[in-house]
Amino acid sequence: MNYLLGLTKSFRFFYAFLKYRIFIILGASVFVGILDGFGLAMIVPLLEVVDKGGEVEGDELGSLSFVLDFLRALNLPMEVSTIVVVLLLFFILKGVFKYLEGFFRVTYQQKFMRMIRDQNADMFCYYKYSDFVLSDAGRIQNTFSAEVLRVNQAFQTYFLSAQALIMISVYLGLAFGVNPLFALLVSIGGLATNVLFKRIYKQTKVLSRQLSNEANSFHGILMQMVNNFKYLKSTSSIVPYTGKLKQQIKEIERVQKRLGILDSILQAAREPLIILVVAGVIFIQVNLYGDSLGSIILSLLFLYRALSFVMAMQKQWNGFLGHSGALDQMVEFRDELRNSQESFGEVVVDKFSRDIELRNVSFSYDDLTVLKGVDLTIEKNESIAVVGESGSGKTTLINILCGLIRPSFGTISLDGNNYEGLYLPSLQKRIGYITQEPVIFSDTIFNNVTFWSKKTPEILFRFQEALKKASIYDFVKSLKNTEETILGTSGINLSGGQKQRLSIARELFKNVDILILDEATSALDTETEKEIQASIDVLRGEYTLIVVAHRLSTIRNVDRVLLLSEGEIKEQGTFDELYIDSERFKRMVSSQNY
Ligand SMILES: Nc1ncnc2c1ncn2[C@@H]1O[C@H](COP(=O)(O)OP(=O)(O)OP(=O)(O)O)[C@@H](O)[C@H]1O
Repeated sequence: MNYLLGLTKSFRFFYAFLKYRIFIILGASVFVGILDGFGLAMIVPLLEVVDKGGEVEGDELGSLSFVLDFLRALNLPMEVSTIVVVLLLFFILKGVFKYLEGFFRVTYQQKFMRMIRDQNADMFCYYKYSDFVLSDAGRIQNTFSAEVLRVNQAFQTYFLSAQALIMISVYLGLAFGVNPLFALLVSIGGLATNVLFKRIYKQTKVLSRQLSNEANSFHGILMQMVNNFKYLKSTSSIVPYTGKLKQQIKEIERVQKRLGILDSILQAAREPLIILVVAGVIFIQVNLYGDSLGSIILSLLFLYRALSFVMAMQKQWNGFLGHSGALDQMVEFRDELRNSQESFGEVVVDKFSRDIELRNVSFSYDDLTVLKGVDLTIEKNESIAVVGESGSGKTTLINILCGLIRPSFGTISLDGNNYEGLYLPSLQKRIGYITQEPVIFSDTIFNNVTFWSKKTPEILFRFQEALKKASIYDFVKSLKNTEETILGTSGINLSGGQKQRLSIARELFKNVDILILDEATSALDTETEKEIQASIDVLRGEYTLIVVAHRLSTIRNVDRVLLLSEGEIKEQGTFDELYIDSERFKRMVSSQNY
């Protein structure tokens, strides 16, 4: 029963991807089974002809005798050669369908894998930022890589198991036709062995789910180890952290070992049990019912075939259960992604021409109000600095401006169009964002800046212009491989200031209207500070510039400084105005020894 429930639940998942194709795979199996059965059935008349050297009666074939009737209707002589040719024909046809069965399974399995990967990538692309920040990065990584492979295994074992079930049904059907008693005994024998294995199946399923969870944790720890490598290394925390990783590896080993042991028990116990059933059936048929030799031989053939498929089905099904945890996790994860998809309006933004307006904007995380009644108009090409103590809501304000999160109350609009009605990706294309920790990909400088554009003369010109504007052109030219120099984990390392200027170049290359610069919180050295101030001064007036500033010296020349405190804009004005009018601002500046 559980088997059938498991079959249908997973069937729905596979069906959602492959639709009618599933029936092609399973249909081919039905033909394989039937042709094999017919082929085997031919052995009985063959023995009869050899034995009696004459006409064949075919009584032992039961309802399968129609095959012989058909041959007779064709006026074919009932000789050894005819029967051998027909037998051969059945097995050749079976071979063809066996090939088709494998061909379709493999083809659709690959298609299924591609679809699942593509869809996951698409859903991740439109994953709501607010939900993403609460998600488990290790789980995302694991589900997108290792778990997809386990789902692939689940697919394979599922279909091999379903194909085995079809073969069993076909043989049982044939067996019922030939000898109903035989079929009944096989069914009872098969069911009896299954009951014995039930506990093992259940345990396998539980362990499989556990394996997915352990793998999620492993990926989470590993990712954090990679991301925080510098810190862990420099503080020698890497040794205890590696211990944590090893502990997780041990957990995975433990679960996988238990899964392996259960499978070994299943494999070892299966054959003796099946032989017991076979022996029992032969004993009953010969001694109690005194069945004829032909009927028993055919029964035995079907019995042998059916039971070997029972064994195959048990093996594949247990394999499927071993991977079904991954399937469950994939279903859950995809449901979560689906429920966390962004929705957008339809108005496409081609350019930013007037202003961004926030009216009475508030934002809360559950009970925590982070922004309160923010009223703000940012004119095109205005340069604005947002300052305030840690936790005052600066990043939240930027996230709202970028359309990453939506205000809990109030409205935000661009050139008079409410964000709710905008196709936000088109707005986000107009925004350049230089994050606190500048984003550098492990690739060439050219690809880092142009985002893998083709190197045409026009693109190269734009690339160089962007480098010049971001004041990093001379540095790139001074490198041995110039713009082909590889950066990131597999290439050269840049200083903090260089990374930031390269990120600025990337955003300028994109030809954006709005530039957001989130300064690093860590104390910058005077040289980098000066470089950043220079960058800001160059970009001022040409772009709508929003700087989240921690080092106040860098924003000396912006048009307007907003002082955020506890989610409210408490003061605003030029740097000098605030320095005179605002005690709080003055204190902040003084504390930085400005
Ligand atoms: N996903 C979240 N869930 C719950 N609270 C959050 C979340 N993100 C931020 N907060 C809280 O919102 C408040 C404002 O955070 P925000 O990141 O906007 O501050 P900030 O001014 O940018 O701080 P910093 O200068 O330290 O980066 C903080 O109290 C923070 O703890």
